[in-house]
Amino acid sequence: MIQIKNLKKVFETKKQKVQAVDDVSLEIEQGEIFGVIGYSGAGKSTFIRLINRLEEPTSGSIEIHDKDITKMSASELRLKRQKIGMIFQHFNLLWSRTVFDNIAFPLEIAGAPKAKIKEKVKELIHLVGLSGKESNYPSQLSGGQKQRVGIARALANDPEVLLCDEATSALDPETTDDILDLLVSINKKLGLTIILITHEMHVIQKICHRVAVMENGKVVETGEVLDVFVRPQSKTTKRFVQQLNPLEHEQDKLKEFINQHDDSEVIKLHFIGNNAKRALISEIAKNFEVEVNILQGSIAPTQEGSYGTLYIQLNGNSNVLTDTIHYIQKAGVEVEVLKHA
Ligand SMILES: Nc1ncnc2c1ncn2[C@@H]1O[C@H](COP(=O)(O)OP(=O)(O)OP(=O)(O)O)[C@@H](O)[C@H]1O
Repeated sequence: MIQIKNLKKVFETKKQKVQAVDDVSLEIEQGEIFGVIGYSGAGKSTFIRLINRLEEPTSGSIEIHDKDITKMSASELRLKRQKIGMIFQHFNLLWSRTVFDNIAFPLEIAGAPKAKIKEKVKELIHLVGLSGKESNYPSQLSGGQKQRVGIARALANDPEVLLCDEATSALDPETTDDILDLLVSINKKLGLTIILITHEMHVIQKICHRVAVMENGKVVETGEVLDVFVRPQSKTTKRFVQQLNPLEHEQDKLKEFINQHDDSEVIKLHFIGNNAKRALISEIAKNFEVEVNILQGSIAPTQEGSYGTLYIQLNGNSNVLTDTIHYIQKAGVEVEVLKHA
């Protein structure tokens, strides 16, 4: 487990003091993928760089497996860092070294014997899907392949945790998805704890188990990804969730449509987890004397199941409408009445 308590970082320049990380406390479980999301300047990069002390904290503690890294001496920290892998937005590869030699580099620094290095690098190249590219130089690789080298290099010393600093921000959407899939498969295969920072909700949705939302150096919201999606609390979180649901931008058109049909009930359904797989609309149509008109719908898969929203219009006798809504609620689907009949 990683336990972060009251972590603070103040940058002092001649002109001003910036509180980049402001009293952050978080617990990250062994084997989870934990995402930190925030807009530019929120303090994400500073936060992740504090975890391996690339930035020195102003105050607070960071315990990784019960060892507080903020209290470690330089030599202890050097050893500990071998167990904290990190990947970067711009890959940070050594351009004069081949793929093989880039991945071998941290093993050489750790003083591993040549035969062990050869065996480990081969294994890692296979793991990240770069077989056949051993002798290529970074300049001969695509962005996605470069990040695969970055990931293999970060895993060379069997880390306890992998830190990802905007690892997919320089990649196109398709390559981003490939790299995210690779991170999920590594997390599952190796049980590796992953902490990532991003400004894209898509990244959180696709791979994270839990998320923290940062704003002005503070964590303003944290929780399971599905919960945060369904019930975002802060204004910032709501804006991030909207990024994912293009329908939220269509609300004005929907409202206009609803107001034109003032004799019907309009409801919004939130399907969570396995409920999203249920053929609820056809059940309603079969069981109740109501007419169902589907207005809009969307579904977003997450690591903990899917989250879907569906806007429907119901026409029928008011008692039947009440029974229908109770039936939907009993099925575990959340109902928001947008307009009464
Ligand atoms: N070395 C530094 N010296 C002074 N101020 C800094 C330094 N590094 C970061 N800051 C300031 O700290 C705040 C948080 O920056 P940080 O880079 O951590 O945010 P971020 O959420 O990662 O944003 P971005 O995605 O734009 O990098 C900003 O106001 C930034 O200007």
